[in-house]
Amino acid sequence: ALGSGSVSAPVQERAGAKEGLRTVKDLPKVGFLKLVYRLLVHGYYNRMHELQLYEKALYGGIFRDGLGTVAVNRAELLEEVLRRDDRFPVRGDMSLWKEYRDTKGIGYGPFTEEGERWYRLRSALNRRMLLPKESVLYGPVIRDVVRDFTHRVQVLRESSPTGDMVQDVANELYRFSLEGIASILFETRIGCLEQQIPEGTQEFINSIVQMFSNSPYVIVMPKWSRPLLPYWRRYNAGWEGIFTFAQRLIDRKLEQIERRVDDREQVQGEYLTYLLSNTDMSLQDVYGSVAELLLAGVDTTSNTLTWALHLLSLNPEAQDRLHREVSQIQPDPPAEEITRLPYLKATIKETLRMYPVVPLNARVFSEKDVVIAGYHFPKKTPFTFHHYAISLDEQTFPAPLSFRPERWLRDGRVLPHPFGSIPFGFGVRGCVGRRIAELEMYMALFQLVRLFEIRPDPSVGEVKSLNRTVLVPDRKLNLHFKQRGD
Ligand code: HEM
Repeated sequence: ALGSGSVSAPVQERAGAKEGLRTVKDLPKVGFLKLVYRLLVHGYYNRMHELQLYEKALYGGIFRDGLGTVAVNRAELLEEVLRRDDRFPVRGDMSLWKEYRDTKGIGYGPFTEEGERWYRLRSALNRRMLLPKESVLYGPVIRDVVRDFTHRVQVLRESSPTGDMVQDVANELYRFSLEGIASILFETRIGCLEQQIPEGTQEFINSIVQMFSNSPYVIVMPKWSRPLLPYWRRYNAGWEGIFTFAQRLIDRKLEQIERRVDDREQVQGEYLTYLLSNTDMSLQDVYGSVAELLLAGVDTTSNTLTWALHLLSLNPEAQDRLHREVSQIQPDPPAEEITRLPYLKATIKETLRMYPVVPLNARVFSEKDVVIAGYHFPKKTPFTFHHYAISLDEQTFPAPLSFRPERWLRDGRVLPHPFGSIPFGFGVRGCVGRRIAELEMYMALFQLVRLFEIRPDPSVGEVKSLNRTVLVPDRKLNLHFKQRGD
């Protein structure tokens, strides 16, 4: 049941084993040096998701991974693990995201908070976000952003040498995603889709880049080296830029709300207004949460859309089918109607199967020992989930490298294993932004596919994926956007 690998260690009684179960020590193990060798010599350091496939072939469904965690890379085993999730699930140590805030008294958000406090925070954040019928509240906001984006695509393609080319599509979609999530979270437009991005917004984007690009260094650096090397300072300067920008917009909103309350006007608004006026979150908590929602909501959505356009450009039949579906309804429908289109939804689902933008996830069970696949694991054992390997498993997904949105259609066919592709995670700690992300992606794709035929640019060559925490293309991706009806 564990796949092609060799989980064949004899059942032994060992210290800590319960009732003759096998223990962690009976699992195949990758030594630390072997891992380092694979990363540096085989060059997997920026393709850790591909290492998942390599190691799965060697060790099978569950093994020790060289970093002291237990790797799981089959749908059935992933289900076994996640069904035992704690009441307040923990992904791992988040102290690097907390330290800047600790010095400034800013609160933690849903990503970093733990235990009861995390639970209370999530309960407040989930409302107005997590249910499909609530997320369509943001339809009108996103529709405006999508309209500006398609306009920008028009301008870019018309000014290109071939008259239909958009260069570096991932960068354009980054602007779209940031504008989209910011317009929901701050209830204001920040100008990412303007010809010239406003200075404050550009500084904010630079700060995000600075925080993320220095984080691999600060993760591995010992604390004593922080004053000696530039990374820690740059990393914190990134956080400072992020919070300065977010705080300014949140404070501005708060003032507006207070003015309206003073004038006895009704306070209406979207997400931020809800957080500021209807929950018992302190202002410091709102700063912390809004910043995290924003950071989690940009690269994920933008890269998924990038991969979707890439895959559609390479699969004209699927694109035609999608085009037929979106052309059957009115050009500018309400969000509810868009979120009901089966092939559109299947296209995003299949994109996230082939390119799970978050290719790796984790859990630590702090409450209890668990038994998985007949092995006993003491509590606090860290588990790592190899989602990339799981969603390319050919037993769950025949022809796993083929883009086949129809796998997901509920038209009477047998659907894949429910844990075969869970790009938004699972359970109470699953992605809080899922419905908003889906809405943004459906609405953007709806318009792009309706207006244009998307074709690859042969000069780009074969596009591969790199792991920068999220899966990104290994080169600038240009696409032709041929006007439909030309
Ligand atoms: C394609 C888009 C997205 C993907 C694939 C994605 C994926 C994920 C995954 C895999 C997790 C971990 C879940 C788990 O551990 O079970 C997660 C958590 C999270 N996501 Fe997303 N996400 C996306 C978009 C967004 C957006 C738009 C937002 C903000 C509005 C967001 C906010 C968050 C937050 C705050 C968490 C942490 C939740 C917690 O720990 O309680 N995500 N996301």
